[in-house]
Amino acid sequence: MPAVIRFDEVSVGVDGKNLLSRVSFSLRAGEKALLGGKSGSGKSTVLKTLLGMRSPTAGVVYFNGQPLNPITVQNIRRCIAYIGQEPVLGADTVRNALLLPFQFKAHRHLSPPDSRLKDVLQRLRLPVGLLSRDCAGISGGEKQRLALARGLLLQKTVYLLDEVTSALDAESKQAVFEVFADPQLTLLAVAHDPDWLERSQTVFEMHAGQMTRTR
Ligand SMILES: Nc1ncnc2c1ncn2[C@@H]1O[C@H](COP(=O)(O)OP(=O)(O)OP(=O)(O)O)[C@@H](O)[C@H]1O
Repeated sequence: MPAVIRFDEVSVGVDGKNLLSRVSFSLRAGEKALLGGKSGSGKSTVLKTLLGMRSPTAGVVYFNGQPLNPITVQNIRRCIAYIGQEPVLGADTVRNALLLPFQFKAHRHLSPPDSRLKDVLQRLRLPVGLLSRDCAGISGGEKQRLALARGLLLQKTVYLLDEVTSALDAESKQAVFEVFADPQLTLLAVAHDPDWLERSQTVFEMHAGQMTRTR
């Protein structure tokens, strides 16, 4: 199966400092990978480079076989959901936050009915009553699952998660794992949680900007 994501000897530098040194890895469609490593080892830089937020100083990033450049980066962003520790919901109520991306022309045709919003919330063990709540009062763990819900509604297939289950209780975390059991979804998760380690087919470890595959 062809790689969805491939880094070929990718280096990234900022102000003369090497953040990534000749990083090579690939992920097949549906593969679930964990990205580990100490603080400052370069995990977020890998995710940012994949999203086109950092430019390689050497090497090439491929997405579905296409080299990443200012034009193809739009295709990547259309397919990838990046979920960080404190996602910005960007609307007044939770319902409006979930529907926000569908106001744009690119996604208008996918605009989900209320029944689908409720279904996604239930899959993530979030109460449907959350839909009418003000985003200002939403907890960090709920925001992370709402950002994930938005990715699912947008039918994204590749998920980059940056420590998203760190704030979750066991039941909520289980719900996230069940979502990612879907063989259609490709996952690259930064996590330090042994539960993620147990569930990941592939494990990468960052150390001072270098990556090694440990599983
Ligand atoms: N704009 C920048 N200028 C200089 N150094 C940077 C810049 N951005 C990141 N770095 C450095 O690059 C290294 C890798 O950062 P990165 O955020 O990728 O690490 P990380 O493994 O994700 O860390 P954490 O687990 O703490 O989030 C760190 O030493 C960081 O200080």
